[in-house]
Amino acid sequence: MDHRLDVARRAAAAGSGSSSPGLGAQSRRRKVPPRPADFKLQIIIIGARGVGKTSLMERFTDDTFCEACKSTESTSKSKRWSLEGRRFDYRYGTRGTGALQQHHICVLQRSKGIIIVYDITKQETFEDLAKWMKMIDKYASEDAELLLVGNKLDCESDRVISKQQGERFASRISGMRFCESSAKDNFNVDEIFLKLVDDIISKMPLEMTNNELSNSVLSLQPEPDVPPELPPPRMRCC
Ligand SMILES: Nc1nc2c(ncn2[C@@H]2O[C@H](COP(=O)(O)OP(=O)(O)OP(=O)(O)O)[C@@H](O)[C@H]2O)c(=O)[nH]1
Repeated sequence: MDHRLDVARRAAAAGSGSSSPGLGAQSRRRKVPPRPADFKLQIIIIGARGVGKTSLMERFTDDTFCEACKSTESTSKSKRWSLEGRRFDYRYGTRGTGALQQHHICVLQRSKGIIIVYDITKQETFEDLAKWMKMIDKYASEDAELLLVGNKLDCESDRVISKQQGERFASRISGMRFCESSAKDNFNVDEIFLKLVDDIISKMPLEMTNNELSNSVLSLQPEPDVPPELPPPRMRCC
């Protein structure tokens, strides 16, 4: 395993399970606020309704799973961990669809990592990928790391999208990685997030990691379940 990923995983396991970093018993006694994070990276998760975007994030941040959750309207979480001596804040929030379409496009434009999720038991969520890719082509940075995730691997008996189909889809897109996961069984969830961040960081020029990224945060922003209507390109970003 990649050394940095291993470090990140151990750090995450050791102290970052809370959705509210700094609220544990130990930090309540603390007089000074925790040191700010060192990195600012935006990552988004996109995919059709009900594929498990929120579940994957909740598994990663809180190690929880909600069996019968409602469609996400609005929520936010965060997770903190250290990697090679640098501190990271993972933050994410979900918003209702519709009203924030421009916001979503801005997030897409700023994102250094994009996780595209489908449900291995639902054909239409796989077919939706083409629409999401169109949006990525149009708005995302060319440097953004792409990761395709086939979720709900625990539902193997209901599978309609084979692993090979997922692999084939990813192999047609330059630089796109692929994996399958289960938010329910906590399979490959940490790997999704930590490997993506590791890939992003390993591509960064050294001077950027040392200077431009100081005092900032890494945020994780899930996206709406329906690809928004595409507004004219090059709209000014928020
Ligand atoms: N069996 C199984 N169910 C899952 C898994 N991940 C999510 N689910 C279920 O799928 C449903 C939808 O999960 P969400 O995490 O809300 O999906 P979402 O993509 O955020 O959905 P929207 O907010 O509607 O876009 C919930 O009932 C989850 O319990 C998984 O890995 N396995």
